Amino acid sequence: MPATYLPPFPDDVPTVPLLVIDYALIKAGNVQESDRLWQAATELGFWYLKNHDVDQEAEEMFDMGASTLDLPMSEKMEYEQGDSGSSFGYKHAGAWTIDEKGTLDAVEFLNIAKDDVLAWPQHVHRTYPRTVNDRMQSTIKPYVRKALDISFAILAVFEKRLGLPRGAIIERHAMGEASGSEARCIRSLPRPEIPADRSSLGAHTDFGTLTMIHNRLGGLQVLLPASSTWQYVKPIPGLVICNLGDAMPLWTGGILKSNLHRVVNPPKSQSTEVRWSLGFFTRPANNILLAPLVEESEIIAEVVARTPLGKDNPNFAPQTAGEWSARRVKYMRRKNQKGPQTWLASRGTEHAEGSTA
Ligand SMILES: O=C(O)CCC(=O)C(=O)O
Ligand SMILES: [Fe+2]
Repeated sequence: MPATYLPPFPDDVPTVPLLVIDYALIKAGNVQESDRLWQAATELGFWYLKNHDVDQEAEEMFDMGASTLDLPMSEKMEYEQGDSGSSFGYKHAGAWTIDEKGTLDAVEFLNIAKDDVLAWPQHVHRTYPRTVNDRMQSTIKPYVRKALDISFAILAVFEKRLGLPRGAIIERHAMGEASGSEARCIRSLPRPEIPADRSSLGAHTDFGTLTMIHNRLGGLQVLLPASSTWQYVKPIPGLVICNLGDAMPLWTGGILKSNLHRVVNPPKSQSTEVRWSLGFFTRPANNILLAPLVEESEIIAEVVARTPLGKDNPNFAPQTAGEWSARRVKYMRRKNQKGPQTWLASRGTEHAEGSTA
């Protein structure tokens, strides 16, 4: 991303007061900090993370993302993600829909599979543009390794709090197994004429386990639970925005939250700027079942016995993490969306009746 001046986030728009979790304290096993992490994960499923030491790697990823998304459209389209449900590769603005009516999205992004990064120079899933290949070793691999380390340190806290055997969640992300984990570079062009509440990336929950987002401009919004109010997440230098994906409520019967969010235009004076964003999505291995871990945790078993999650929703039939993501990605695609049924098939845990435990 070019290091240009960006207008500051306005101080007169409401923002979500996310907890700031100190990663250094989490790593040191600080109990009070893991209490706060637990609170964030069970109430909203969103928090900021500080002291993660990933800023340098993220900065280089923004550069790599900019040189890739600046390639000619014809070249980017050689790496298009396609309509079959694979997430990896390039997605142009307007390839997805944001609602039941089929309104088109307005973000373009490039997804790079963690499996391809770690296996480089071998390919596991697919090939990438030259600007990605050039930085695989120097930029992308170090970023992905750090992002995975952070994810697993956070997931270890949840294992303990959920009364799961040590490693129960982390082992569901075995490095040798194919997974949907990926790094994502996103660009959206300014649309100052668009209403402030029109999404560029439609309201969704994330598909996997844990997401880490680096934002420079505003635009990310979270729907506060039990309300119809969308609020901006303020980008704060040095803080990574973390959120949980669908695997967590599915494994825990809704104890851990995967909250709805979307991307709209950056607010006010930021609305004329190009918005860049970077994310790492940790997802379970493709062959892992997304069903409550009742056999491994009494805490989860009790909650599920009281309130089964999404019991009348066909999307919640037992399925693997690979099937879950493929279904959701496939039906986000404009070409596959043919009305309310296909729209519903693109949905995740956002409409589940669940536990508030
Ligand atoms: O760009 C952002 O801030 C968030 C993007 C997002 O929610 C996603 O890619 O799943
Ligand atoms: Fe997301």
